[in-house]
Amino acid sequence: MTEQDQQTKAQQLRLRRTLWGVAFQVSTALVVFGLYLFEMLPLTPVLIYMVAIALTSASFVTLIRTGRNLRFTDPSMTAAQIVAPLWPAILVMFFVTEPQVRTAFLLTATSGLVFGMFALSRTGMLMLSLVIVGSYLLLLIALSVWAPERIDWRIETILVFAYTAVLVTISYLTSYIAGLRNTLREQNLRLNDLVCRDPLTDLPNRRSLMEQLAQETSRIDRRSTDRQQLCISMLDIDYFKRVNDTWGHDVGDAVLRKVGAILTRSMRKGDFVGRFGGEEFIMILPESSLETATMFAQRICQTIADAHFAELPDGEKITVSQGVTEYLNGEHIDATIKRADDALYEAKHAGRNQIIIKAATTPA
Ligand SMILES: Nc1nc2c(ncn2[C@@H]2O[C@H](COP(=O)(O)OP(=O)(O)OP(=O)(O)O)[C@@H](O)[C@H]2O)c(=O)[nH]1
Repeated sequence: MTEQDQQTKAQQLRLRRTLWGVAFQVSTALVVFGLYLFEMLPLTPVLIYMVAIALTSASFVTLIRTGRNLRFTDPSMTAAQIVAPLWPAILVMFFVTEPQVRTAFLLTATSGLVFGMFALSRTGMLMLSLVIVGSYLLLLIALSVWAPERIDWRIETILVFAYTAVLVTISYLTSYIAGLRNTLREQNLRLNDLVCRDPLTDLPNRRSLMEQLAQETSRIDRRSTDRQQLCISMLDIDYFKRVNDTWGHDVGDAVLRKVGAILTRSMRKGDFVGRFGGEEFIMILPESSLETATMFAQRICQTIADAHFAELPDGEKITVSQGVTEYLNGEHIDATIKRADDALYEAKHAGRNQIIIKAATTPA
C-alpha cells in the first residue's frame, strides 16, 4: 500500500469516528431538548447548546474533509473532540433545575472520554480528566454564587470524588492499552517485513515486486494515455553457479547482497528494486521512456562490472545481463515480465554482460 493510500484510509477512519461522535452529540442534544420539554431547562441555554454543538461538529468534519487536520500533531483531534462539547454541557448543567439530572448529564456529556483511551497517552488522559473535573468544580463555584439553592455540597463532594476515581482508573487503563497498541504495531511491522522482504539481500521480495507492479500499472491504466510511462529491467548475475561452485555458497550470498546494495544505491526516487528469485532482480522504473531505462540499465551493468567484491579473489569480476522492456497500457503484467525475461534470455545467449531491449508492440 502506498503512503497516499494509507493516508486516505486513515482519513476515512477519522471521518467515520468523528461522524460517530456527531451522532452521539445529536443524542445528547435530544436529551437537552427533553429537559426543555419537561421544563427543567430554560430555552436560551438549550439554543446556545444546540448552536455550539452544531458548530463544533461541523468544524471537525470540515477540518477532516479538507485535510486541514493533517497539520496538527494529532490529526484525529481526539482531545479537542472530547473537550469541545464539555463547555456547552457545563452551561446546560448550570441552568438545569434538578441536581440529579445534572449528575446524569455530567456522565453522558463526558462519556466520549473513553474514546481517548485508544488514542491518547496516559499523561494526555490525566490532563483531560483534570480539565473535566476542573470545569465541573468551576460550575459548582458558579452555582454556589448564583444559585446556591440548586446545590447540595455533601452530594457534590461524593460525586466529585467518585468521578475523579473513575477518571484516574480510565487514565491508567489507557497506558495499558497504549502498550498493547505499540506491541501490536511492532509485530505488524515485523510480520510485514517477513512477508515482503527477502531476508538475504533485505530487498523487497517477489511478492512485493508484483504488488508494486500491480499498483504502478493500474495507476498508468487509470490515466489512460497512449504513452508508456513504465519500464522494467530484469537483471541476472552471469555465471553465478560458478561463483557458488568455486568459492562456496557463502561467497555467493555475499555477492548477491552486494549486487542488491549496488542496485538500491543506483535507484532514483520513485524507482523500485527487488529480488525476483535466485540470482534475478527486477527494477521498476516509473515515468521512464525505453531510452532512459536503457541508459540506466547500461549504467548499472558498468557499475557492477567495475565494483570490487571483497569476498572474491583479486581481479575476479562480476557481470550482469539485463532484459529491458516497457509496459504496454492495459496488458497483463505477466506479459511485460515475459517480454523482459525473453530479452534477458537473448542477452545471455548473445554472450552475457549486456542489455537487450524489447519494445512493446500494440496487439493487433
Ligand atoms: N549462494 C546462493 N546461490 C543461489 C541462491 N539462489 C540461487 N542460487 C544459485 O544460483 C545459481 C544459478 O545458476 P544458473 O541458473 O545455472 O545460472 P548461472 O550460473 O548464473 O548462469 P547464467 O545465468 O546463464 O549466466 C544456482 O547455482 C543456484 O543454486 C542464493 O540465495 N544464494
